[in-house]
Amino acid sequence: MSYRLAACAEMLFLDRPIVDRVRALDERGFEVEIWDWSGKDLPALAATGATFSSMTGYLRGDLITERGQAELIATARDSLAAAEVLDVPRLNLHGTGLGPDGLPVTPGERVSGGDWIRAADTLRRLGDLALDAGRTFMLENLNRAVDHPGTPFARAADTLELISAVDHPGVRLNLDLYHAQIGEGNLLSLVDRALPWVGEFQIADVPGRCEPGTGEIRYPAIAAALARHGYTGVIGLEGFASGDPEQALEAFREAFA
Ligand SMILES: O=C(O)C(=O)CO
Repeated sequence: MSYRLAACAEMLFLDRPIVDRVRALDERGFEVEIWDWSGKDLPALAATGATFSSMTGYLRGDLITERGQAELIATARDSLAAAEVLDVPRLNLHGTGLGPDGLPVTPGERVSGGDWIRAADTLRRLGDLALDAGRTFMLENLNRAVDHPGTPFARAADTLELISAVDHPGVRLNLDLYHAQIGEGNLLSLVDRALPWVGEFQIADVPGRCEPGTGEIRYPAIAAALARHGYTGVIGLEGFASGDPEQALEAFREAFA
């Protein structure tokens, strides 16, 4: 195995405070994903000595509307400052596009030309900011059927198309295979197509969003494909434990052994 494993501190060991969850994952040898950094004690998180894999890269805004774009860029700057405290390399823009007033696209519709151009422009500006700070923004595919009804750019295929059109080294895909399985399936082919643009992978099984082996995805086959491609980046368990979190982490490790 040449890739690195991370786990999400927002979904595991939930009976403990966040700093203890981060410490627990670090002690077990995982890099750590967190979500919204605002309201968290960043110095205390940094003092755990954990290696952070990713965190949320914005608080408000969207890729398309004029006001949303300005808000997104402003809060992305704040997120980059927070990322520096924790030395988080990748910042996630999951759900971006859902501005405070909703979006000028209806679910299931393709983004129209003008919106598409503005989204690409926002992403290029974010990419410049990220590179200046030595970090990367990632756009994440989500699923609309279960977790995120109405989210634009939700499909991995569309997200990938946007990211490859933007073609900026500061903007990459956070390919979440849990979301992709619900929305699109055909995961091995998706992995092949997406790899040049991937910032990291996130995984969980379907249904239930728990550790590998609890559902329908054959993660060992995905691990074999990634190994064949020589992928050396991060694979993050962004999922719940179906029971004991220690066993969930072990199942994750075994699936990607
Ligand atoms: O909000 C979600 O469902 C995510 O996958 C965040 O990364």
